[in-house]
Amino acid sequence: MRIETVQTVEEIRPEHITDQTVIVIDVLRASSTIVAALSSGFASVIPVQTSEHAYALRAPGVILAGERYCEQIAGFDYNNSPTALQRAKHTGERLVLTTTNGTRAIQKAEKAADILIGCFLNATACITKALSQNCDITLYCAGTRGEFAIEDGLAAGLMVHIAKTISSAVHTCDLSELLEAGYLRLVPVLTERLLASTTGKRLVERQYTEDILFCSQIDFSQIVPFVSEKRILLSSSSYK
Ligand SMILES: O=C(O)[C@H](CS(=O)(=O)O)OP(=O)(O)O
Repeated sequence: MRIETVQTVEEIRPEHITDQTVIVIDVLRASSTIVAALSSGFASVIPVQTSEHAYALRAPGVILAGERYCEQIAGFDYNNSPTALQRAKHTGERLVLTTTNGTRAIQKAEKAADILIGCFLNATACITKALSQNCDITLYCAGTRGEFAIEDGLAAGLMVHIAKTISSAVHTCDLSELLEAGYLRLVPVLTERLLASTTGKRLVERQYTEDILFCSQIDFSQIVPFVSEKRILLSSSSYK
């Protein structure tokens, strides 16, 4: 089984998607927000590209979350904030989510055999689930505004490392190897690296440090969000 890593939203090619299990990784913050929302009681997350599309979906039982330039969108209920959604108590509502990078990556991967949502919070559960699908795996890093994001690369490196521990049949591209080595080198200072990353600095400047601390927790959850008919639903991995 092959694992390949894609560095940014725009770099995905058809061969990364066709017959592949794609894990969309956007640590800061879309993937972490989706894990937090499904943990806190939302029945599903609906990723959309524009705030207009989100407004049009407003209805009873629908909550809107998202950001532009890291800030909450006017008229929305929440920012793209995992800690705000983690604290929120919801039972069965649908969350409509629009973000700069993460929700675009989910749309671009829509023709994959399977799409899973991964980050540090659910790394082991997510890669375990991906390996069980028996397809080659693409670790699709969303990055930030067209650039590689170190936090996504480190989460990809962690997943590569776990995959190799689980299966000796895993082989990877050179970038995946590099990211695994980077993860193993930087894991003792993971939170500091996230705070010092390009997106991390933007979020700290805007008083969202709490989100970064939350997103740097490894294996906080066993939830594995997956995409089905343009919605993101919840499944649990049984790796324990
Ligand atoms: O606000 C976020 O979490 C980021 C904004 S940025 O463009 O990366 O600065 O969006 P996301 O789509 O979650 O990466």
